[in-house]
Amino acid sequence: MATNLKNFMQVGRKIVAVGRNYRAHALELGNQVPTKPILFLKPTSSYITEGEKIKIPVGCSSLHHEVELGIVIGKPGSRISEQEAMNHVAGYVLALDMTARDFQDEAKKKGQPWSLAKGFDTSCPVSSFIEKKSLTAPENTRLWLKVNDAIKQDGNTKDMIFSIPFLVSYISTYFKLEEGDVILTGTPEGVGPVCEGDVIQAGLGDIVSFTFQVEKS
Ligand SMILES: O=C(O)/C=C/C(=O)CC(=O)C(=O)O
Ligand SMILES: [Mg+2]
Repeated sequence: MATNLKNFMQVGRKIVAVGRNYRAHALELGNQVPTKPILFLKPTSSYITEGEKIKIPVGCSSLHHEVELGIVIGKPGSRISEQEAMNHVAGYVLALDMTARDFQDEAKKKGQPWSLAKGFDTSCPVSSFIEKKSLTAPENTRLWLKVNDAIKQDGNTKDMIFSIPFLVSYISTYFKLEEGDVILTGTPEGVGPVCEGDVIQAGLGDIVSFTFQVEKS
């Protein structure tokens, strides 16, 4: 197990994101509640950290915020059992899965992939690495997000449909998980648009919070 993943963004090889993992969020966008995890990938070039800005992608007229708990993998593995799953987790990260909702809606209508909607540069703002021991109840932790000081998302990871051990096990059945990989576990309800000049603040319980500003590309 890796002991220092402060630089998970450099060693990480992939970001695996889970969609519609909160019932209320699936329903707010008019989707069915999934019976198995919906997965998509974001490139590591989408990472930014505090001090950098979220850039509205060219041609996007509806950029949405999604606050999420990220799991940082510390020990590689394939076909990891649910019982073993937590031994592969090194820690956590607070993340935003910024989404060009208009691009995604168009892709959904045409049956196309979500890569552009979810993977553009700056679409994955992250906090610093949170040691596993610092987050004692990852599956019962508040996740909140404000835009210009107004609360927009206020959820709890206890409402995830698929648990952390299940997600690690399920994902590793298909994708080998490697040290530094990040799993975004889905967003609670309350997603919505942001515009140029907006300031997004988000937090994970009282463990970590961050602030990002939105600007044009
Ligand atoms: O199906 C949709 O309309 C949208 C789904 C998402 O964007 C899924 C997520 O990224 C999520 O639930 O966090
Ligand atoms: Mg998401």
